[in-house]
Amino acid sequence: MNSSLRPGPSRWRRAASIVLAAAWTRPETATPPSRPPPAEGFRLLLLQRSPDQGFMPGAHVFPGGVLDAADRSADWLGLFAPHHGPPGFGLGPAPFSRAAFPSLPHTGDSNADNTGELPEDVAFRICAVREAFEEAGVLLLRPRSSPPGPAPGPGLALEPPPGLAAWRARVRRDPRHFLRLCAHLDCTPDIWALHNWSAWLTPFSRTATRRFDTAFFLCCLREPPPVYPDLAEVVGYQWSSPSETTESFLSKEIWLAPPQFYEVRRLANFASFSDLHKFCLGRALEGLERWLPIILLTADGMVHLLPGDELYLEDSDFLENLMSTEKKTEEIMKEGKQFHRIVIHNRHLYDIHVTVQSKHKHVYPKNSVVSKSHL
Ligand SMILES: CC(C)(COP(=O)(O)O)[C@@H](O)C(=O)NCCC(=O)NCCSC(=O)CCC(=O)O
Ligand SMILES: Nc1ncnc2c1ncn2[C@@H]1O[C@H](COP(=O)(O)O)[C@@H](OP(=O)(O)O)[C@H]1O
Ligand SMILES: [Mg+2]
Repeated sequence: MNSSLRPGPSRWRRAASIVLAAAWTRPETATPPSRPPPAEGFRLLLLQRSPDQGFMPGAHVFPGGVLDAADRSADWLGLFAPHHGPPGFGLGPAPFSRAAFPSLPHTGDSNADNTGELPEDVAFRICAVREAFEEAGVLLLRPRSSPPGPAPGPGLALEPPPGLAAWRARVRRDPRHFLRLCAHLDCTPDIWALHNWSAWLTPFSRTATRRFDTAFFLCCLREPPPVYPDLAEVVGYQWSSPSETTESFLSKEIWLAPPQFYEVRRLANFASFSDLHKFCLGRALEGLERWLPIILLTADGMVHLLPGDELYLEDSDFLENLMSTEKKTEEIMKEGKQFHRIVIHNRHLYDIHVTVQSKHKHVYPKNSVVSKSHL
């Protein structure tokens, strides 16, 4: 197997994404529903990126984006007081710290506990909530007068305020306006409704224009809120269950990047909304591993190798490097046994192979093997 090295380290953008999972609510009217209830009992919000985006144009993604200095400003402290504040902000005991491979070169960002800035865990949650507002008009806020209990139930998005468009334009122009909007509504971002879910680094590829270090949170909502795509960064949206989303991807209605496809398949493990919500509460202390997929180019496709796979190498060279082989994907698959990988047959045909045990009380997707007729 060969490897190819690109000179110079990447610049990492720290980002947060939010997987919104809304319970399927039975229509109140007697008219027949436009589509049958989802098999999993919940639907996920996916936003369609504008074709003009510099990165992943047209892809369907979970709401999210890059951390801004305003997300960790000490100015938030006054809004969280008196019920919440440092060190834990009512988020419960700190999760185990999982200092696994890889460590990234210094990003220039500090988690400056000594400068009064917010802890990273809180800042990333504020970022995810702000991005959901900017991109989808969804306000995941909680009135300051009603602090959450120890095991909060599923969240509920706030009704959009009058003047939503003007507020959103201000926040998009300057993220510091998000704090002003929250203060105006006497609310805080509902950081307690966001559960640590996963963390993905953009893999090195010869075509990658930028690299993200993204924390994914999961938020269970009692009902799907109305969505107002900003029609700039985001041009459309859909609520679809994991199985419906997989079907849309395979039938080429939507395109998903490998991490999003993996997360959708992972969520297909849950048979009901309440199972998913209980699962999130149950693993609050487990912390996260940040995964760097390593791309293996084969003669006829590509494999994204994930930690635990027998070909995965915990070697920091692969931060700026990929693997390649002259063998075909099928040969590579026949040679192996211990799999944690996403096989990319073509742009709309991914296959997940998992034979390893999941770690840290998380769940991995089920092994999915496409039929030869799809190839
Ligand atoms: C969508 C985001 C990259 C944020 O972007 P924004 O422009 O809104 O700031 C991010 O939320 C995200 O999805 N992060 C997940 C990790 C990631 O980098 N995903 C993309 C992986 S790219 C890939 O796997 C190959 C892509 C390909 O073209 O085949
Ligand atoms: N009207 C528009 N069309 C396409 N992309 C837009 C846009 N308005 C904003 N964007 C892009 O959306 C990205 C912001 O994403 P987020 O806030 O989620 O991190 C920025 O990408 P760049 O990082 O390429 O500048 C920004 O340029
Ligand atoms: Mg975004």
